[in-house]
Amino acid sequence: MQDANDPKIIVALDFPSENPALELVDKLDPAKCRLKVGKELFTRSGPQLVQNLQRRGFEVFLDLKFHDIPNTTSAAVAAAADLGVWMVNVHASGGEKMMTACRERLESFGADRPLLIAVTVLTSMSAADLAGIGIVESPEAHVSRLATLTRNCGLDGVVCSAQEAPTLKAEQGADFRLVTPGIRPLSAARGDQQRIMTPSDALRAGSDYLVIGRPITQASDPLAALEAIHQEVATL
Ligand SMILES: O=c1ccn([C@@H]2O[C@H](COP(=O)(O)O)[C@@H](O)[C@H]2O)c(=O)[nH]1
Repeated sequence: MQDANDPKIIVALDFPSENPALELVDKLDPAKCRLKVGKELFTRSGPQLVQNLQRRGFEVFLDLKFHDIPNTTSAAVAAAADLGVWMVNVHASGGEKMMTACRERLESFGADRPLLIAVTVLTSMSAADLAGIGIVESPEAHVSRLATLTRNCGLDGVVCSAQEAPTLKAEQGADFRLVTPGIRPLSAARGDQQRIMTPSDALRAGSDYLVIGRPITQASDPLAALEAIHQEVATL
């Protein structure tokens, strides 16, 4: 499963500032993982940090989950493309016009454009959480609905739970990328994640990329934790 041209593990750099993030990054190998920069680190350290990671040879998933009117969101994904990130995302619940505007805006970047994916249902949400915001269908059914909308808008894939991966691969096809957070090795704490799966089960289920944060970043030995995950999936 290890392909140096397409590493499947994306380490979520959920750190409060650049220094602890770089302390870990400097021990990582860009042939073995990609990096995800999310809201906390980007708000602290901004585009310069992203460029710093890219200079170190890493491809970056800019996980800012844009959700706004089409004009604003499409301008934001274009700004991400200008940064040269590998992947950027929006919320699928922003709807057809918003996602289509984003996809069209990225066309001018040609082959160098980032992958554009959409968040379906956050992996921290259960059926009860969905009901709390007025969505009465199951997480799996709602994820499927949003994934179909996302594919129809021409995006490259979705963020979902690995639990939904078998259904989505069957419904949306092999080329539609499934990016799955909520990954928990058996020994790791669940934390606030609801719809979880182990790394090996997630890949078997059809996940294309595994987003893994705290099981690595908050481990007493982050490198050993990452290596254990590599070992777990090596035989797949
Ligand atoms: O549905 C989603 C979308 C994004 N995330 C992000 O992934 C990581 C997961 O970190 P862990 O520490 O492994 O839980 C985090 O940056 C989230 O913002 C998600 O978890 N679920």
